[in-house]
Amino acid sequence: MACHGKKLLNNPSDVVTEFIEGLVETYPALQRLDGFPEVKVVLRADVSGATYDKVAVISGGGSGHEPAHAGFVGEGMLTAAICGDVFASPQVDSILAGIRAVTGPMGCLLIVKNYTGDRLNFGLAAEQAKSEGYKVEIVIVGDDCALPPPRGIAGRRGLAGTILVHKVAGAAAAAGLSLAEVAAEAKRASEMVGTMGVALSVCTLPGQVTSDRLGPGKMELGLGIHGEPGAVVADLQPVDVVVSLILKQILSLETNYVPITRGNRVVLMVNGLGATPLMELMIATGNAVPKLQLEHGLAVDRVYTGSFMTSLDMAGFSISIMKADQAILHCLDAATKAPHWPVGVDGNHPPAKIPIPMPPSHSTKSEELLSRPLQLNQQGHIMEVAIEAAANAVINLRDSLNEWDSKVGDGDCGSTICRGAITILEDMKKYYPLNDAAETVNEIGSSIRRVMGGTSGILYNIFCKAAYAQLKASTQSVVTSKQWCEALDAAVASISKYGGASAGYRTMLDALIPASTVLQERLNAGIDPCTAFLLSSEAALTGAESTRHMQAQAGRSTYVSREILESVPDPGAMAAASWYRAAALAVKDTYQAS
Ligand SMILES: Nc1ncnc2c1ncn2[C@@H]1O[C@H](COP(=O)(O)OP(=O)(O)O)[C@@H](O)[C@H]1O
Ligand SMILES: O=C[C@H](O)COP(=O)(O)O
Ligand SMILES: [Mg+2]
Ligand SMILES: [Mn+2]
Repeated sequence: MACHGKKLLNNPSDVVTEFIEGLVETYPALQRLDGFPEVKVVLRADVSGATYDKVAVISGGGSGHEPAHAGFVGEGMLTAAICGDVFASPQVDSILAGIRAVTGPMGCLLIVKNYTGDRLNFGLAAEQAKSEGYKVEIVIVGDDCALPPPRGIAGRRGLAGTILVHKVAGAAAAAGLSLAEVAAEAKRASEMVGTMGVALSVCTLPGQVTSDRLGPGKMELGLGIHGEPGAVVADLQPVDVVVSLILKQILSLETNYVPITRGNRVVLMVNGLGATPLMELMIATGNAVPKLQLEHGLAVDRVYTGSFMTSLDMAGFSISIMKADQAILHCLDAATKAPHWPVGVDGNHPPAKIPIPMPPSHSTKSEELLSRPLQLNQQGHIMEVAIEAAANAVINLRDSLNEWDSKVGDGDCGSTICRGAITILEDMKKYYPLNDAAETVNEIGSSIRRVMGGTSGILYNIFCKAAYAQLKASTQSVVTSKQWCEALDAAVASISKYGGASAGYRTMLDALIPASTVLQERLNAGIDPCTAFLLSSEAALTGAESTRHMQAQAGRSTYVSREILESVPDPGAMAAASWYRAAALAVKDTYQAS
């Protein structure tokens, strides 16, 4: 039976902030940026952006993988870590704050695990940082060897092998290499490493119920680090057998994921997923080394055993194997003060917080410039009821979205979207200029941009930006239904452009594209706008429901088997249909009442 996981926590939505507070109190050489609670950045206490004379190495991603990534900040490894909410990539502004805090004239390298949310958020932050004059390079790590090459556009997942890439890049940067050289070292390292995991239990996200997916006596092989289902469920075997299976898969000549062949030298990392005793990890290591040597003909030059890249409280481990040459070994052996790389730390205790550095021309926060109109005109009133209804609809759907995402993704979709919706409701009361529809859409985008990470966060941010641009270009004061329709069309197109997905990929677009198409058709047919909006919202719902039968070609669902996919609809599509439908109903009710 599913039950609420027992946890020693306060508010589940504060876990990342509170983790960081404990971390910087524990390690004197680490600081955090202070000022906006949404910005969760840990950085070296001895580095100050403007004057830093080495390449800054920055990583991060969703939280829940502790000690990654913040525990690997320190001289010789990461310069800063950007922490998202649990399993949700950090927002662009958080990443930018981190870049500004530690990047000097040599530039910065962003090391990003291959997830849609991370790629998009770090990618956009890199573009923005470049436009501010920073030199930025990105290296994406996808070391997963468990699955055949994923369908569609998602690519291989980034797993614990990323830690080894952090170390190589950190050492290269510490040695004074240029940005291009550090990026090249990191890229090379990322191509040398492969990882695969086994789990005995599924992790419990803070505040959510514990999944009963993995029954007693079962193990999952080839899972990721977000609680997603593994490639294969099997009866639990002795660890010796499990290790053999994993090593074979990583080194498989069929997939050819790592360029390792007999006679090569390798590095081994055995990584606990959060709830595995060190005893079991050491046993796995003790089994792996002779197998690598005797069965695979490899020289094992270095071994790292511990919990480096976890998945909250998941029981199990992953094994990473990296091809080693002199250059890589030199980097792995170089000194570092990163507290969770297996070496000691030293240092005095500077203040544990420093303020968030602002961009050169810092734009004033929305709320200082804007205010909610004292009197709402008809359009303003409709905006208000539609936004309220849309936000409440996804807030009410939170648990279902999380549940669906925990089956076909990583379980954060509802929490991420709900966080955005709550903030939109709060900000709307405070300062949305509701009588100006275009500016209101823009402000919805900034609320989202501030608090929502993950794939949904960045894609809805992009959605609002495109809708705003279209409305701005075509609107005088009152937005016509045709202009709304064009704005929706532009917004949907921009999600497709940046996210790379199209109709039928099993994403939010499978709700939004039918909505946009039917709205346009109905309006062109001369139907009244309220009815057209309603009909298009039915199309959105039908589209969202139909995702159940789609193979996934984008996002995390591409890692999941067809049987599981068929059991639930795509959470992002359901969320989109739900807010869109609620807005349409609210608009209809308002018109009927008036
Ligand atoms: N490339 C993409 N384009 C459009 N939507 C996408 C894409 N990838 C994933 N999605 C949507 O994002 C939803 C999941 O959102 P979220 O949980 O925030 O993502 P994640 O945890 O994977 O970052 C999916 O259900 C899907 O609808
Ligand atoms: O921990 C999760 C990843 O770093 C974030 O990826 P996501 O935002 O695509 O879920
Ligand atoms: Mg996520
Ligand atoms: Mn998710």
